[in-house]
Amino acid sequence: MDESRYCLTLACDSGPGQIAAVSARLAAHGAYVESLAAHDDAPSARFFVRAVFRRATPAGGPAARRAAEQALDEDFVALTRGFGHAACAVHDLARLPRVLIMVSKFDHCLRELLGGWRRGELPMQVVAVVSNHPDLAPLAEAEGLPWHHLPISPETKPQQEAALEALIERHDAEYVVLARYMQVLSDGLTKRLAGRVINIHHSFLPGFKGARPYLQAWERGVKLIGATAHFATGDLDEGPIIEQALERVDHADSAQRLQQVGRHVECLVLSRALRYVLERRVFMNGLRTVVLR
Ligand SMILES: Nc1nc2c(c(=O)[nH]1)N[C@@H](CN(C=O)c1ccc(C(=O)N[C@@H](CCC(=O)O)C(=O)O)cc1)CN2
Repeated sequence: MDESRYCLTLACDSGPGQIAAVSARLAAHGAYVESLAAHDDAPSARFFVRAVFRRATPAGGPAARRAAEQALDEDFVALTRGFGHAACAVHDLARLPRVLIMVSKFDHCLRELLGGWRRGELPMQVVAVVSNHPDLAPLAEAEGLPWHHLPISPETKPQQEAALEALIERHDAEYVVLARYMQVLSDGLTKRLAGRVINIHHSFLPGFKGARPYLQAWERGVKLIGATAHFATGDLDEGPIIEQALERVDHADSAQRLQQVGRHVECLVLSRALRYVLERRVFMNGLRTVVLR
């Protein structure tokens, strides 16, 4: 019997009986629950649930399967509407999230994401690569991916961002990954794309914000350097953190060596953070995140 796998995500105000209600409805739909994780965040009185379940695939091909996904989604949205400020969704895990990757001149994060995608470690559809420089076009073209060069200057930023937003629409991208894209997105754009833009910052935030954290770190004489993946907001380098990691350095390491070490940490952190997002494990909670791993 052919089966379909789904992921249910729920964020709502804390209250009694929510897990019981969700699991009873899953049973009513003939679902077999493979995993269930939940977190009750007492300081914010918010509750977060992620359930992966499988069920017999309906006959009738892709359209029937999509209809089944939508019916499940609508039913659980209706079930949880009374939970208080509820955000609930059911995703067919075979329908991979559509991701648009942005880059400037550094290629290490783009190569890491494309490698993870090709190896099947990052369950996504890469719909396009966008850059404010022409340099990395060959990387995208080698993968047969649409490439868009959108140069930018302080004078042309509004038009460039309008073109970017049109591309996100055209490619129906659910997520935008800033894979060392070195331009600050406007407050308006990040608000319209809230929770959908993932940035890799090349330091262990909140330390060393801005465009040149490795030089700052070297000047400070740090013994550990890191990287931070976070949702981008209008406040530069202030968005909710998804993942971080560190690596040891020492007095003998030049600023250039810190950058070399840092590249590996950036790749690890961004690919891990993106995988968590693609697997629907990440929930925004104010200026913080809940990651159900
Ligand atoms: N709205 C946001 N946009 C972006 C963020 C973010 O957190 N919110 N992060 C950056 C990436 N980044 C650090 O991680 C970063 C990139 C660029 C700069 C910066 O000062 N850029 C200069 C231009 C630099 C250049 O042209 O090379 C600028 O924009 O004037 C700071 C931090 C991606 N976007």
